[in-house]
Amino acid sequence: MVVLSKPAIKQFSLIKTCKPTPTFFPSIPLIDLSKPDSKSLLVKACEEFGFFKVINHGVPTEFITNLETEAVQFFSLPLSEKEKTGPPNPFGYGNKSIGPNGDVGWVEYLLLTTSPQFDYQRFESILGKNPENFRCAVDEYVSAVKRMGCEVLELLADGLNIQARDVFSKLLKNEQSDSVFRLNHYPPCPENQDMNGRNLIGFGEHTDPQIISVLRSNNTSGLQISLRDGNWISVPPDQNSFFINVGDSLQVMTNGKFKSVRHRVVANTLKSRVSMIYFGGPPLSEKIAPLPSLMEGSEDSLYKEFTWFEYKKSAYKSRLADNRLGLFEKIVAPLNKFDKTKAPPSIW
Ligand SMILES: C=C1C[C@]23C[C@@]1(O)CC[C@H]2[C@@]12CC[C@H](O)[C@@](C)(C(=O)O1)[C@H]2[C@@H]3C(=O)O
Ligand SMILES: O=C(O)CCC(=O)C(=O)O
Ligand SMILES: [Fe+2]
Repeated sequence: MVVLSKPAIKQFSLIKTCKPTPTFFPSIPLIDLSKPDSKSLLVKACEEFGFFKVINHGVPTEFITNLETEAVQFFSLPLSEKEKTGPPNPFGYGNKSIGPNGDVGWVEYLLLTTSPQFDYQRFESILGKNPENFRCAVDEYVSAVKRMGCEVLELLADGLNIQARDVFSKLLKNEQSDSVFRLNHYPPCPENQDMNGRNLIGFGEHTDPQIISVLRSNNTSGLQISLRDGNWISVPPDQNSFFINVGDSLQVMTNGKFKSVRHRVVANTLKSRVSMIYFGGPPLSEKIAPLPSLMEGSEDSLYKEFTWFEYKKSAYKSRLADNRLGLFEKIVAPLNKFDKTKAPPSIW
């Protein structure tokens, strides 16, 4: 990535970070997957934050460090070399430009499908004669993280008293699962603030469209999540843990009981941030709808019917910060203010 001149910085989004600091910030839920109470804590975290950190996750450290080494090696290559594996249409190397609709950030990345048919030969010229090391590191890591993500989804199904424990996890385990893997690199940005104290954006605010996202980063800060009250909090980095986001599809399947979390990354002044994210998505043909067993009494679905293909198509027409689910929400008539069992008011 090239060093930015001052006028070049202007094209990036800037966010105001000089808001008055609220007196109390809740801390990010921490879930120990080896503890018997984890399922109820997971449900609570998904309802309140749509985001949590997991420890005792069972992903071997070796898989994490191998992949981080491969990623750092890749991002250290000259830009002209990295660009040979781009553009990300939809998979490959991308630099500053995120998605097809004009979003930009202080980030470079590699977007990969987790499908076994992915053609790593595109990487051959730059990763040496044998792109196998890179492919192996991705495969080992993704399989372990997917296993852990599925365990979390099964605990969640249990915690919600759903009979079929695999109701969510089977979508990720399905051979046709439309899951994505992403390596992000945020180079340090020494002049990451403008004169008004606003920070330069690494990855603009958004929710992830899939079911869940499993994120791991090195020890560099930058990730922030939005709380229900609209305040943003910084997520302290922890390279030994994983962070899990509820995605839009899980919000719909739980009829809004779980909330997909808005999050963003701000550029760091001094250190490089490297993150690796597995986005667990359903097969393209899968209908995304609230689970009947989660609907209480005469509760209606908050969403129109759609398949993952339809949602994804619509998501790729949107900008990062858009409320993508908005287009699929049902217009719910306001609750009748008057008690129908009593006589109507005289104006009727
Ligand atoms: C601006 C965009 C980038 C994105 C596709 C989109 O049009 C809207 C959703 C974005 C997002 C966010 C989560 C993941 O990083 C991602 C791969 C995804 O599935 O949806 C990105 C898309 C992208 O970078 O292409
Ligand atoms: O890089 C990160 O830490 C988060 C990036 C992110 O939210 C995404 O790629 O969807
Ligand atoms: Fe994200």
